[in-house]
Amino acid sequence: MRKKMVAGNWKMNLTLQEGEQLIQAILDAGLRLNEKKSVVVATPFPYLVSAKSRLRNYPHFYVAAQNCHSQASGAYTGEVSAAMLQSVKTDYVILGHSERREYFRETNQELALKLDQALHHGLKVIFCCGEPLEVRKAETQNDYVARQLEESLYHLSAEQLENVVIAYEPIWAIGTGLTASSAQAQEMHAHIRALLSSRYGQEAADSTSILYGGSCKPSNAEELFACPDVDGGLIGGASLKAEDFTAIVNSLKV
Ligand SMILES: O=C[C@H](O)COP(=O)(O)O
Repeated sequence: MRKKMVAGNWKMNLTLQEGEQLIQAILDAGLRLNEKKSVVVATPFPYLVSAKSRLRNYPHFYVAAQNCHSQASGAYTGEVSAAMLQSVKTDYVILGHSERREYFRETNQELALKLDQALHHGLKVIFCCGEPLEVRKAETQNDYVARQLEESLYHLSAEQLENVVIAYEPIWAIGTGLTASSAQAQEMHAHIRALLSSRYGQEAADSTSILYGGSCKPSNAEELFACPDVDGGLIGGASLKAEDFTAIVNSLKV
């Protein structure tokens, strides 16, 4: 079943106390969630246990990490494995965010290994893809995103794909205030769904959730979420303010 979702990616922001207050404020907003509409909070690693504990009695709220390592364990100082995330009951992990691709040189091939680790350890994955500005200007974004999916995702089985959510994030729209128009978002989301259909079949493609990310805010969320192939959002800056985040969640109709 294709599900709708709004995921807040806190990135490297907030102290533990600020994060706990934010979660409480989100809970106090009384969001109406169900099996078809969920909320994910992607906290920094040190806050995962606290976030999971606070959300324990709230159905359809999930916790995500923002990365995991491509190897199972070993001498990788400072890193966190998928098994560790599983052991603290993390629900999702974001993989392939453009900031990790850019600042930490993560390649499509390395991300394929990270996907394997995460899925093997029972995590669901929010897999990010999206093109930089120069690619959009050259109008080659469809090929660029196709390659990201081919090289990182296509080795997965259809069963494994059921545990993957895709997030399309045009890099030129992240944290810039520039949003993809709803037409641009719909066009790319339909393209991604068509790619999934040719690899996995129409049923699997139709069951996969595809989120939009990039300067999504209360003022544009409703229009973006109204696109037939946009199943929700991956929210950065606006996820740090309970009022904005909950307004975005309320813009998502099921
Ligand atoms: O993970 C979230 C995205 O990078 C979007 O960030 P933003 O909403 O601040 O543009």
